[in-house]
Order: sequence, then C-alpha cells, then structure tokens
Amino acid sequence: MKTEISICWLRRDLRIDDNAALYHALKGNYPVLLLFIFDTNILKKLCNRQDARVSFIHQTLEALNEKLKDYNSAIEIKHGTPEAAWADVLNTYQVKAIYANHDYEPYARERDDNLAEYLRSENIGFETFKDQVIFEKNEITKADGKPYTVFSPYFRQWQQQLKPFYIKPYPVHKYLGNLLKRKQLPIPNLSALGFEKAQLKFPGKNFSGKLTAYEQKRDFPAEDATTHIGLHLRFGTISIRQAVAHALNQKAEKWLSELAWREFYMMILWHFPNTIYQSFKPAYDRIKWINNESDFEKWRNGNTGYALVDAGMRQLNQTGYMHNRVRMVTASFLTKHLLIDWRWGEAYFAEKLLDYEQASNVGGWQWACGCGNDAAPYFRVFNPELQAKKFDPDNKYIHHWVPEIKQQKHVQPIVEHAFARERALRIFKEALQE
Ligand SMILES: Cc1cc2nc3c(=O)[nH]c(=O)nc-3n(C[C@H](O)[C@H](O)[C@H](O)COP(=O)(O)OP(=O)(O)OC[C@H]3O[C@@H](n4cnc5c(N)ncnc54)[C@H](O)[C@@H]3O)c2cc1C
Repeated sequence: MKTEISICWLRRDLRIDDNAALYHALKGNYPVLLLFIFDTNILKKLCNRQDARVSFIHQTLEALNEKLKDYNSAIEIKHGTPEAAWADVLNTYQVKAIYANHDYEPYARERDDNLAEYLRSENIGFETFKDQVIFEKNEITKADGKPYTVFSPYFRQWQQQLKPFYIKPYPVHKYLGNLLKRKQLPIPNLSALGFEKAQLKFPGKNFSGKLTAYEQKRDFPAEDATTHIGLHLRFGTISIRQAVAHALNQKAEKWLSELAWREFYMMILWHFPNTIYQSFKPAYDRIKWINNESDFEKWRNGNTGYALVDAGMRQLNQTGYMHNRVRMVTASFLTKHLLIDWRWGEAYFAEKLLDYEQASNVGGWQWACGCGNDAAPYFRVFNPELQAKKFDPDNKYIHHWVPEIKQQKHVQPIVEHAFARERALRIFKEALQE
C-alpha cells in the first residue's frame, strides 16, 4: 500500500524555519514530504547556462537536505513541468493534502490555479498561505476598498496595521518530527538540469549590522551600505517577518519602508498583472520609442560615455548586483536619454540581477520611465553627471568600475545630455497629448 502523506511544495520559500505552509502541513494529520520542482517552463527561458539563481537554488536545496538528515527525512526533487512532476508524485504517493505559500507573479498564479483545479477533481486538498510578505492582496486598501497605487499613503496604512501578530515567527521546529521519514536521495546535479555552477559570489544573510547607518549612507554606491538581502528574500532563505522584526528593533524606519516598497509592488502586480507587459499609465504606451539596437548594446555593456551609467552596468554584468541609486539612473538613461522601451531594460535586468523580483523590477522600471506608480510626472529626467557628483563625489565607485576614466580614456558620450533631455520631453509630451 502506498504511504499516505501530505506535501509541502517549496517554491520561493526555501527554508524550514518560520515557514507558514510548512508549519500548517506539519500540524496536519499526515507525515510531510518536502517537494521542490525545477520547473522547465522557467528554466528554458534562462539563456545563461551558468545562471547564478539556479546555482543558488541548487546549493540551498543541498543545505536544506543536509538539515533534514537530523529528522531522517529528505527533500523530493523533480525536474520537469509542474504538470508532469505532479503526475509523477501523485502516482508514487497517496497524497492526502498539499500545502504551499502564495506567489503573486502571473505565471505562478496560473500554475497554482491549474493545479488547484486538478486537485479538486481528485479530491485532494490544496491549502495556500501568505508567507513572503507581511500584507498581501487586499489587506492594505484605501477606505473605499480599492488598492493604493501610490506608495506614501500605502506605507502609512501599512505601518498603522503592523501589529506584533504579523511578525510572529511560525514555530516550525516544534513539529519537525512530523516530517516523512525516508532515505536521502542525491539531489540531481546541475548538469542534469542543463546548467553549470555559477562563478558569482552570493551575498551573506547577515544584514543587521547595516541598519544603523543605512539611512545616511544608502544612496552612495561606493559605501556599499545596503544589505544585499534581495536574493534571500526572493528565494525565501530569509523570512520577511524576521527582517521586519529587525527593522523595528533597530528603529530602522527607512529600511522598513524599503521592505514595504517590495510588498507594495507585489500588491500592484497582483491587482494589475498586465503591468508586466503594459505601462501602468496606458497613455505611455503611445510613446514612439527609438529602440536603437546599437545604443542598447552600448548601454548593456557599460559603454555610453556616462561614467555613472557605465559603472552601474558593469557592476551588474560582473556581479549580478547594481546599487539602487544607480539602477534608477541607468533605467532613466535608457528610457529618457536613449528613448529605448522600458521593457527592453526590464528584460535585461531580469536576466542579470541575482535579486531579480518580477514585481520590483517591473515597478522599478516603470517608476524610472515615469509610466508607473509614481506621483511625479514624466519630466523628471536624471542628469547622470549631476547624479554622479552628488552620490559619488570622490568618484570612488566610478573609478572602481570604469578605471579608464583615470587615464581619460573613457568613450565619448553617445548622446549629449541637454539634447537628449529636450528630445525625451518632446516625445513623451506628444504621446501623452495624443
Ligand atoms: C530599475 C529598477 C529595477 C529594480 N529591480 C529590482 C529587482 O529585480 N528586485 C529587487 O528586489 N529590487 C529591485 N529594485 C529595487 C532596489 O533597487 C533593490 O531592491 C535594491 O537595490 C537591492 O539591494 P539591497 O538588497 O542591498 O537593498 P536594501 O536597500 O538593503 O533593501 C532591503 C530590501 O528591501 C527591498 N527593496 C529595497 N528597495 C526597494 C525598492 N525600491 N523596490 C522594491 N523593493 C525594494 C529589497 O527586497 C531589498 O533587498 C529595482 C529598482 C529599480 C530602480
């Protein structure tokens, strides 16, 4: 007879401590098997065989499996489409219930809806939980029940509703004895998944030392004063409740607000899933982009002749990370100075960023372009030279990434700032007046 079990399906919550779905699964009536699917629908879109996110997931699963040894358990790993993987799992085990945490991206929602429908027909329970944010979906709304579309009032409401209950960790450790006892099976190696080990270094998880000086230093890329936990929040190797608790303990309100930006964008994506393709403000989809391929290549490679832009793009290409201030400047430069569609830039960041998060990336790009969730009008055009003077006054960041500047060998600007600014204002205005 097949063993009756329940399954906790890990996706972007790769930890066993303080995990909502796992907690509820373990408190249920059946031994719990942890499952992870290397989803080929996602993997096939990655063009770099050394994609660092895949290596990160792989390494995290190995560490997780090691921990599970203490409970005589092991994670089940599948490689394929979710449909095929689930068919296999349901064939092997007598699955009584499935638990997972919410995921707000359009692809994930469709995947989960399809699974839910199938499981209903099979009479298998599928329970899902909020885990990766403090407040989700419709938990923070305006008085009329509609979603906020501007951050400041959203954040005020978010803070008002933030009670200790929401950051209480789930005491998963008490119930880990309910994991399904089974032999360790080797995790498929990266080459079996079609990938190779990435060469990039992953940021650590220890962020609390960065919070005291965060507000003063966060805007200066040479200071490297931000926490770099985006990757860990993305894959759930840090719990958001733990991060928010630290922010409150250390009275790091500015940092807290950045965590709230993250869930603001997730809420926006959940309510407006079409914004992955369309501008939040539809009139901006009338902009007549120039979309010059050669300019795009120069931008990607950090050869625009604008030091801060080039430094940022090189940092991204070499480390999988770019400082937030520089993300804003490079994104503004692409959309305003070069008049290249924000979707091109969004796709490039999605390919390169270790901390790529669809909601924040789309939100950040639309914000920089002026077509997103921002009260400021389109005529904010960052001057990359003034931004460099203000935020990298000693050229420390720039000299690190664009060392040829010291010998005055940096390429000439591909477009003149004043000309580009006027052109952007004209083209944006024309689109909005149509
Ligand atoms: C064009 C553009 C694209 C971006 N793409 C992404 C992306 O793909 N993934 C991503 O996580 N962030 C993105 N951001 C937001 C921000 O730049 C990064 O979150 C931040 O730079 C990550 O560095 P950190 O972990 O050191 O952040 P910290 O400053 O230490 O902040 C802590 C965490 O708060 C969240 N956060 C901080 N700022 C923002 C923000 N403005 N919007 C949403 N969340 C924020 C992140 O999860 C971050 O890890 C983008 C911003 C812009 C302008």
